[in-house]
Amino acid sequence: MKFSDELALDIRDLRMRYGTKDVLRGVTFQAHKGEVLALLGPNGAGKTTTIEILEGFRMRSAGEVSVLGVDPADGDEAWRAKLGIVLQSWRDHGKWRLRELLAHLGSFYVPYSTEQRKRPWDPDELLEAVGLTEHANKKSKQLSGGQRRRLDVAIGIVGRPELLFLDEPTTGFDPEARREFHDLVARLADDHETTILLTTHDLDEAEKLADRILILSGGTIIANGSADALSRQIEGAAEVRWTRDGQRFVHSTTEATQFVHGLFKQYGEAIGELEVRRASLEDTYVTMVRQAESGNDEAAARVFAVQNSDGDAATLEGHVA
Ligand SMILES: Nc1ncnc2c1ncn2[C@@H]1O[C@H](COP(=O)(O)OP(=O)(O)OP(=O)(O)O)[C@@H](O)[C@H]1O
Repeated sequence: MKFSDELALDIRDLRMRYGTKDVLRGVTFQAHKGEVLALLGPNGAGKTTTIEILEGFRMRSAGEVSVLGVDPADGDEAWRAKLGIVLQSWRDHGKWRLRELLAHLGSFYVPYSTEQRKRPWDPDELLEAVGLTEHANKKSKQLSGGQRRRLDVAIGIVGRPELLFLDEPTTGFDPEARREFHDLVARLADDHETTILLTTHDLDEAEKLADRILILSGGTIIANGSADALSRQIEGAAEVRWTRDGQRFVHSTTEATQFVHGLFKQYGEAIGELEVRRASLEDTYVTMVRQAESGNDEAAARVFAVQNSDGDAATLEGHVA
């Protein structure tokens, strides 16, 4: 998909220190308008810290940050009205009924309605979009954990944001709710042209939703590219399995097509039960984070940074058994 040339996020050399601990040591990335980015990283890597700085909730130690063209430190109400935020946990408004709560919160966005973006979202349409129609008259404290999370998402998007931050949005969702949520995110990105930055530990979710994956480790972005492009960057990105003369073989290669071609050229019809399995995002993620954590940050950054979002991987030598 081709995105707008305009940047929704422009982050350069972002640094954050808590006391004597450097959590972010120079984070740099951009997001084009309409792009969906997944920010991945181990527990404590600084994902929440990063998005809280972008939301204007936390002041950074250093670096340049532009969010919808504004430095969050100077963001006013009109800027805030263009953002949607779903925090990791949010517990209040327990006595409010869902439809009333969304209508009330939505009323704050009325002054910021525009021709292109009618604000706020109609409460009933919104409840339907997040699958809570049958609970419209319930108090929020009567919801289950997963239903409460859907309400969090509804609160986050009630103002029809141009930029949406989702911090681990599907924690506690059952598989069906997760799938519905994924459809909703795809609709927000495609139909409503919303730029989305999400954090998640669910790598299938990241692969499914994100146009581009960012991996944060050791205080910097160690990988930046589509899931496909990243998987092509690691050693042995695909596993080829086959049988020949009753024997089983397995071979890891970054050039599966070339390898299989060589295999058939050499052994022809003697090859049976051929199977090619590409590295999953999980394989890629674990390999990259391990290498970065083993102190090889510089090499990791050199190998894994895929700067173009189309993600053309470098050509690597294939291996033939
Ligand atoms: N207010 C704070 N004061 C001091 N240290 C903090 C503060 N907030 C976060 N930290 C520390 O900064 C680091 C990054 O935390 P952060 O919550 O940003 O990580 P994360 O990547 O979102 O983790 P998780 O995946 O567990 O949610 C952690 O070591 C955490 O203990």
